Amino acid sequence: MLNINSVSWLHILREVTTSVPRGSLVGLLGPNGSGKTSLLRAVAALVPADAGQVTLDGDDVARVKRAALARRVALLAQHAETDLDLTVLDVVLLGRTPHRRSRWSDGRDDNTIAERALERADLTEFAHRKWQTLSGGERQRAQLARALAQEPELLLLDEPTNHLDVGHQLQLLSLVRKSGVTTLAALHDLNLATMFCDSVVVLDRGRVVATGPPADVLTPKLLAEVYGVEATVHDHDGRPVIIFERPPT
Ligand SMILES: Nc1ncnc2c1ncn2[C@@H]1O[C@H](COP(=O)(O)OP(=O)(O)OP(=O)(O)O)[C@@H](O)[C@H]1O
Repeated sequence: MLNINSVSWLHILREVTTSVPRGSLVGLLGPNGSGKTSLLRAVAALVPADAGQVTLDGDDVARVKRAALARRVALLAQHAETDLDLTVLDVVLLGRTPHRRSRWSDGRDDNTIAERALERADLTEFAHRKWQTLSGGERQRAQLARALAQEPELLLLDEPTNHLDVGHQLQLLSLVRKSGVTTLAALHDLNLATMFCDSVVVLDRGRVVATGPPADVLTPKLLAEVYGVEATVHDHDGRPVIIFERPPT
């Protein structure tokens, strides 16, 4: 279970409080610049919160040693890139690095775990391709395979469906759900959020303005207030589907 308690950072995050129950997928929503990436970075202890606390299963992430945190938390950043001359399998194997250093290593074969992660991301045929030859969407899926190979307790995803065609968007979020890993995912596509997230947290100018099941939160009123858009919300077999209006010209 991830708990974020009244976290503030610079002028960017303002007393953010929310939680992600174990095994659930929570969508982190909000307009550009609302603080989604900053919050994910604060949760991963990449930036020190000025106030408040983030705990993972009761442990304050600011106090967990970096090597231990690397075994427990995987962050899939928005622009995860490398200039190194690596194959896709090499990149996915990087997910095993924190475990290799661990004296708790359980002796399982890292290659087998990485190959299984590639298979789950539908990338087996790319294992020996050079990273630089992959398309944007293939890189994104390979980065998710790296994160899954890490076998983290907590997965932090920053716009994971960027670059992906609709088929792979659905496949990636299905894969995240199926993995059963506790996940906080920044998403821009609100219809993907309603389809896959157990609950959503909406940020606006660094503050949480709404939280709860997507159907309760993503109302036309909230979409107008937070995103400044006109929209209608329709029920599709119990799942809300949002239709946006074209702005007046
Ligand atoms: N290190 C920093 N110093 C100063 N300002 C920053 C820093 N990092 C981010 N910001 C600013 O904080 C605000 C929130 O940025 P952040 O990247 O968290 O937003 P976001 O919700 O992820 O946006 P997007 O949807 O565009 O990716 C932005 O206005 C950004 O310019």
